[in-house]
Amino acid sequence: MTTFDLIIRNGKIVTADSIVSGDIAVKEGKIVEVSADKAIEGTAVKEINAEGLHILPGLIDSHVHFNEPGRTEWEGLETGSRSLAAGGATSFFDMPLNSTPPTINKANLDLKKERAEEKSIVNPYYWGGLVPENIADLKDLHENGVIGFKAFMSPSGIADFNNVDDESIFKGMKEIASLGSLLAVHAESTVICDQLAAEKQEQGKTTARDFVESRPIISEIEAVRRIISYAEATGCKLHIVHASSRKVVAVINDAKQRGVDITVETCPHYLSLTVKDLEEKGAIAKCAPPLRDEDEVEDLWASVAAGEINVIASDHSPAPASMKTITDNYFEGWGGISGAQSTLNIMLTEGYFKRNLPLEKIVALTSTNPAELFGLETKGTIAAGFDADITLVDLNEEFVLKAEDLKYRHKHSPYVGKTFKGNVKTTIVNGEVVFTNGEIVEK
Ligand SMILES: NC(=O)N[C@H]1NC(=O)NC1=O
Ligand SMILES: [Zn+2]
Repeated sequence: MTTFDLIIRNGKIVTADSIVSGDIAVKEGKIVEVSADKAIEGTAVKEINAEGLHILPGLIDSHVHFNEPGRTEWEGLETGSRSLAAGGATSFFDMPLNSTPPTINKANLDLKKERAEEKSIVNPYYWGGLVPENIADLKDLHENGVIGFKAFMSPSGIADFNNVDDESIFKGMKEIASLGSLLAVHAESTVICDQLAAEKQEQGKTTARDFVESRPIISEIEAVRRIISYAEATGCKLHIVHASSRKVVAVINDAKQRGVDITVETCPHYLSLTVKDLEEKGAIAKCAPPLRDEDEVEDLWASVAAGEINVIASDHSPAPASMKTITDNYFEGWGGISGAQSTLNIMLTEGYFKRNLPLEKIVALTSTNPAELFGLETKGTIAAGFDADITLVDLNEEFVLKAEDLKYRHKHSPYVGKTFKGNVKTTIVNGEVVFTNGEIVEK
């Protein structure tokens, strides 16, 4: 009789295509057998009874800022990866900035890899940065395994990570195209945002609404249109991160129809929070692009339902509470939301339960699509031969998120106090249980 390392029995196995009742067998970190409607024969070192639970491929969070090395006091790979595990994520792609030195050359990438291999309890992957100064380093970064490159079209908020100008982005995109890699872009217009922000502040207009109005949707649209024209000129594959509005997605959709190689991400906060939350919660709910109004949130859900969004990622961009306490001048205070632990909770509560978004679509957006788009060939689904990155979810469990539930270094989040339906019970990374019943499993 076959012996396995792990058998998960009697769960509802969710993939991007289907939901089936069955068992999963794991050996040496890999899924070796998936059985639908019948028991797997054999024994295992460990068995998990998943009766009443849904079994999802672990989330792949393609957009986090864990800030290590160099700004570990803001988050760090240990606390960041623990929060992901608690939220059902089994892999992340760390952004090149907020860590210092930023990931803009091989030496800096090596520093981050070394830390991540030591500290992360989920699978780490890395974005390389594209800044005006590092075109000559892109090849080396690519050859050392970065997922792709990330550039800012507007100031990043971080002194050692410059935004690209039109000249450097054109050169960079030509190089990235020749490498066969891809560019992820933070697309907001510097001209529009800087001008509006200066006007607002000169007039002493610094409320939440003023901040939001200084970064309007048209600023995203303008930047997206411009970067698409560069993509068409260079053949560089594009990924637009954190689109905040369906109006931005529409521009990307048009480009897709024309055959441009482009994909788009949105984040749980644009699907669940509004300007009202920014007014009420202060800088805890501040991000760029900013939160929009209720009708935009509904339109963005329609966009998700219509299949216009490729990826949902958290854009977890944490900071200490002291940088998130501003209430009178919304141009001050760190822009970045702590949300990595809550992505699946938002998608289940606001998507599956509130708006009938099928579980299969949630799996596609949070796991299967990022795996396929970014070349993780053995991840993103539950099937024999794939890595045993698995999340067990109780769809019936309701809970109110408490600050002490958060595994972040700084236990604040705009979702504290929110009632969620659907909770992560167990997270398995490469066949090992890393989180169960609310606790990280210590090695
Ligand atoms: N530097 C950084 O993390 N910026 C992020 N924060 C945010 O709200 N949007 C971003 O791009
Ligand atoms: Zn980001």
